[in-house]
Amino acid sequence: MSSVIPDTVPTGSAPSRHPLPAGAAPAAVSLRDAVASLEGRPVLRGIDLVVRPGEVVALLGANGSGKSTTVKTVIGSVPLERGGLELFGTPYARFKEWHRIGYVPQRTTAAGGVPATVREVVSTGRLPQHRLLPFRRKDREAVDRALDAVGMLDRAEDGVANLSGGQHQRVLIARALVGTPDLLIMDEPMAGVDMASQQILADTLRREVERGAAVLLVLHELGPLEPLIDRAVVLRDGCVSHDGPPPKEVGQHALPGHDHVHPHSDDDHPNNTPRLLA
Ligand SMILES: Nc1ncnc2c1ncn2[C@@H]1O[C@H](COP(=O)(O)OP(=O)(O)OP(=O)(O)O)[C@@H](O)[C@H]1O
Repeated sequence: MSSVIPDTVPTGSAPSRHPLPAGAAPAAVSLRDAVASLEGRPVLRGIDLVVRPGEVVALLGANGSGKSTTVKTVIGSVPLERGGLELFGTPYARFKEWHRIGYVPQRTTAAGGVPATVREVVSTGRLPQHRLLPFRRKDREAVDRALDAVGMLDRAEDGVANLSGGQHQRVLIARALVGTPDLLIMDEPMAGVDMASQQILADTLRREVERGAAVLLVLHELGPLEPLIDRAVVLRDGCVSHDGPPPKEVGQHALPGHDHVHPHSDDDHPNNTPRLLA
């Protein structure tokens, strides 16, 4: 398949479907000239990434291009060596409103061995809200709503170890939704998920966007999410090679010239996500 993605495109963020009036809320994510290394090896080489309120941005690129590392810099689990990060207009060093961010990590088997129920896992997503106080009715209701949104309410008391991969992914998404986040970050939420679950996820995301959440998605295939995507940022070798409308050919496949294999487990990564993974 030939590439429709130019090698070099100006990377200033493209116009959004949701243009903001002057004085409107600041960008949910503003990452500027981000440089980061993993184990001494440069991985991000000057990434610019802006996600505005109510906007859905897909982060695309071949295996190893730096997508997961980019979102990990956004949630603070990979430090920046150079560049700047603001979350909701606040410089990262001063940002404390982590309850405003829901994060779904790249598919991991870590929870598979945990003897917790679906409800317990989703409830951990409320921890930033109730700050170790006893769970109140509104917390329980929020957990029920999030489980219902992903079609898992009837499995609430089941152990997560007994779920399929797609169901497990839906539980992680419910955990991210349960705090009613203003920014949802999902790293390959569709990986290994059947079409029925993909449609449930797409419907869930649509409702989140309608209520005004900003969404940053790492994706290899746009699939049922395609109609929701406002803008695509394509990475190549740790640099942004495209920032604009989603390239059409990426609708169902990984980027041209690069086969995609299933994402590696986060277990392989020493820098997991301390702030957002309860
Ligand atoms: N913990 C780590 N230690 C060292 N190098 C790493 C680590 N995690 C990732 N890398 C390397 O950093 C580069 C970018 O990895 P990253 O996971 O960000 O890519 P990606 O675009 O998300 O890829 P994929 O589509 O395969 O998930 C790759 O070359 C990868 O081998």
